[in-house]
Order: sequence, then C-alpha cells, then structure tokens
Amino acid sequence: MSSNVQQFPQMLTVAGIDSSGGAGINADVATAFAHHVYPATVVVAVTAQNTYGVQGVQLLEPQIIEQQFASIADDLAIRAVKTGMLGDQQHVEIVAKALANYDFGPIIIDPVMVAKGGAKLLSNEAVTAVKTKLLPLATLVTPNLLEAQQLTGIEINTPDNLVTAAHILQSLGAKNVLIKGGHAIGNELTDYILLANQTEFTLVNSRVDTIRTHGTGDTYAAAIASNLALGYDLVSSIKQAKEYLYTTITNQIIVGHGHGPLNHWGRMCN
Ligand SMILES: Nc1ncnc2c1ncn2[C@@H]1O[C@H](COP(=O)(O)OP(=O)(O)OP(=O)(O)O)[C@@H](O)[C@H]1O
Ligand SMILES: Cc1ncc(COP(=O)(O)O)c(N)n1
Repeated sequence: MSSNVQQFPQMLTVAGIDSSGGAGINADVATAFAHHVYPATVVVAVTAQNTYGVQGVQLLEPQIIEQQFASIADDLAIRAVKTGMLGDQQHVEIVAKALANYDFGPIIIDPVMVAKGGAKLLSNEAVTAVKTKLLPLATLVTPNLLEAQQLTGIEINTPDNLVTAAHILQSLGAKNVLIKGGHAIGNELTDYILLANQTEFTLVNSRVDTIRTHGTGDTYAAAIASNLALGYDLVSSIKQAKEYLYTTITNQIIVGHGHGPLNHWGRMCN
C-alpha cells in the first residue's frame, strides 16, 4: 500500500474553549482547517457555554499554559499566532511573556472582552495589561467598537473618532489596526483598517439578518492568521478573511436556540 504524505502550514491559537463549539478555540480550529492550515492550540480557559450565553469559566493554572507554549515551540513550526479570550491580568501577562519569548511569526491580537450574550471574558484590571504587554507585540490588533473604546478611552461615535482610536492603538504599539464594525447601528457594517505605513482602507458589507453570529470575531482573526500562515501579505489576508467570514454568516446552520455558530462549510455551499 502506498501512503500519501502532505504538509500544511501551521498556525497557533491561544484562547478559551467553548463547550458549544461556536466561538473561541473551536471556531479558530474550524477556520484553520477550512483554510487547509494546521491549528495548534494553547488553552487558557475552559468555558461552559451554549448559544444562550456563558454559564461558567475556569482559567487554567499558569504552569500548564506555559508548558503548552513550550511543547509547541519545541516541536512545531508555527507561522502565525492569534490570541482570543485571556480572562484576567495574570493570564494576559503569561501569554504576553510567552509570545515575546518564542517566535511564532506574525501575532494577531483579538482583545476579546465580552461574549455575545454579555458575559465578561476579560476582567477590568486586565485591560491595562492588554495595552502595555500585548499591544506592543501585535502585528495586528482586531478590536470591535466596544473593545476599541475600552483600550483607547475615547468614545467612537464619528468616523473621525474611529480614525483617532486606530492611531491611539498604534501609539500603544500595535503595528496594524483593524477596528471591526459589527456592533454599529444600521445595516451597513464598516471595518476600518490602519496599516503600519499609515495607509488606511475600509471593508464594507451589508448586515445579514441573522442571530447566528456566535464566533464572528474569532473566525475573522483566525482566518487572517491562517492566510498569513499560508504566506499571503497582510492586506490580502484581511480581505480574504472577510470574504470567508461572510460565507460562514450567509450560509446558516441551525445549532441551538440562541446566537448560533457560523457555518465553516459555508464556502462549499456556494
Ligand atoms: N449580522 C452580520 N452580517 C454580516 N456581517 C457581520 C454580522 N455580524 C458581524 N459581522 C461581521 O463580523 C465581523 C466581526 O464583527 P464584530 O464587530 O461583531 O466583532 P466581535 O464583536 O469581535 O465578534 P464577536 O461578537 O463574535 O466577538 C465584522 O467584520 C462584522 O462586519
Ligand atoms: C471561549 C470564547 N472565546 C470568545 C468568545 C467570544 O465570541 P462571541 O462574542 O461570539 O460570544 C466566546 N463567547 N467564548
């Protein structure tokens, strides 16, 4: 019998597990596989959640988090990394230290703070650690509007404020900034991107009328990281990720009774 050996680029996600499978590491792994990228995982938190909300959170002990990083760094060839839910200040600091210590390629920081259902996934005290320890490492930071407000301290209620917020995020150390517009009011959603070379662009799409948007932020960042691992430049990685995300939202699947997960088979449906 002949065997078939293949190699796929490897990416790493550092985040929490979602028992309902829709967000966090679960979304990241599904996204990576859909991109033909191999996902490694550092689990920072285990959550009990479903499409109605988050019922429980358990942050893992620092030692096992550090060991996961070391195990991966000793053996795999990671070409891009993304972070998601990190929980509290201590865990943000552990992750920042590991990311500064190991070379996993470009670093995408998705500063997850609150789940769709309103549960807090990052403590208030941890926001300072995200600003001072994680943002300086970020190749790209991908806050939603509320997270961008928290990190910059300014209210984003005009296009000018959005641009100002992106510049503040750069001044905190993030090389490139993507502020997501999913939480805006209205049917036209705009993501604003400010690149390291000071060029800017927007990605605009219409709002799909659905409540099945559990894990959109994770999926977006994981798709960008997957595209970077595949060797695409940052701009095309972002644009392709946005297209991927849109296929997962428009081709809906029914799971649970609340904010259901995305459809990572979406591209196969078109
Ligand atoms: N109903 C929708 N229709 C189309 N696109 C959407 C919809 N909801 C979110 N998106 C897109 O998904 C991306 C992420 O949106 P959002 O701003 O909600 O991020 P997020 O809050 O980090 O996501 P999450 O709530 O999953 O953590 C954005 O590009 C946004 O335009
Ligand atoms: C483990 C984990 N990570 C991230 C999210 C955010 O996703 P959403 O805002 O769609 O609930 C989540 N709910 N759970």
